[in-house]
Amino acid sequence: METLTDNILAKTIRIRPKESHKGTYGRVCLVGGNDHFGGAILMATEASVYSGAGLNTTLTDPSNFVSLHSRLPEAMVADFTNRDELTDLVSAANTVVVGPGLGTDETSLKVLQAVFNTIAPGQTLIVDGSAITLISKHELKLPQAKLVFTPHQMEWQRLSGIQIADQTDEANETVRKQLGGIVVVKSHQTRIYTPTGSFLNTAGTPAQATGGMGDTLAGMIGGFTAQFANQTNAVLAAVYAHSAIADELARHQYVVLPTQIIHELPRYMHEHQH
Ligand SMILES: NC(=O)C1=CN([C@@H]2O[C@H](COP(=O)(O)OP(=O)(O)OC[C@H]3O[C@@H](n4cnc5c(N)ncnc54)[C@H](OP(=O)(O)O)[C@@H]3O)[C@@H](O)[C@H]2O)[C@@H](O)CC1
Ligand SMILES: Nc1ncnc2c1ncn2[C@@H]1O[C@H](COP(=O)(O)OP(=O)(O)O)[C@@H](O)[C@H]1O
Ligand SMILES: [Mg+2]
Repeated sequence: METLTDNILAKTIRIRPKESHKGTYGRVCLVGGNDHFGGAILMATEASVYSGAGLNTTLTDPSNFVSLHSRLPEAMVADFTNRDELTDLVSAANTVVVGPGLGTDETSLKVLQAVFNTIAPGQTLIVDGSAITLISKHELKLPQAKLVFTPHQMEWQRLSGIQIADQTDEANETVRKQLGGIVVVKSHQTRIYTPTGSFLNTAGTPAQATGGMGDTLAGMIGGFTAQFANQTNAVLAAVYAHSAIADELARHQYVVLPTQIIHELPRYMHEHQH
């Protein structure tokens, strides 16, 4: 198990070439946010936009359109129950983030199945929150894609069948191999299991223990994987940056809000580009 340091940022965050445009920095499609959990997809989207993804589209419940646009005019929106739009927008993305605030009812399940039926092997699919719970509950078959799972320990228990107390590196790695892709098991010390090794994130603070913190990480992983070529490093750098920014803020704050981390991203990435 290798401990992450800020070396991962230098390996990942690139100085932007002059000759480039929004298309150079990836298209992210974010799917989630039912009529109760609009905040989750809003934070995930904001994190992707502030990470620098070139084009961001959010597929969500229409009740979230106005709040999303009023905070974030940079993002495009569409109704996640409109199957044709979902197919077109998911197909056009490099990276798809599914699950933040998606919920677990019949509509949520239909949306997730539509994403799984549309995604192609060359695309990165980040599976978070309710999407993980839905896969576990309905024993859904996983699609062929570059998969990144971001469960907290209880979601990992649901998906892997490993009780929280038994979530050892060996047991987690065995299930990761069966699932394929990358697994980010989130806790006060997040562990990342990849085909090329396992990583421990010792950055981070209890000041981060507040709703929406994981939704924010999912959006950051979306933004990083859409822009940076090495997918494993992009995931590792997003996990590290999310916690390291929180550590900076927690020097002077009792609690660190997800949206505060998001707003530090452009400055933090500027300081760590190579
Ligand atoms: N503003 C918004 O719109 C927000 C919307 N959200 C959206 O809500 C949806 C549901 O997600 P969820 O995580 O809130 O609920 P669920 O999957 O039932 O897990 C909670 C259970 O797991 C347990 N638990 C054990 N270990 C744990 C650990 N390390 N970390 C965390 N939990 C741990 C925990 O134990 P307990 O707290 O009881 O001790 C509890 O029993 C999802 O789509 C998400 O995106 C939220 O992001 C909030 C902000
Ligand atoms: N005590 C803590 N120390 C460090 N990081 C924490 C702590 N508590 C929570 N976090 C981080 O906050 C995030 C919580 O994710 P998650 O439970 O999915 O939140 P949500 O679904 O509410 O957005 C994870 O990245 C986790 O590592
Ligand atoms: Mg979560």
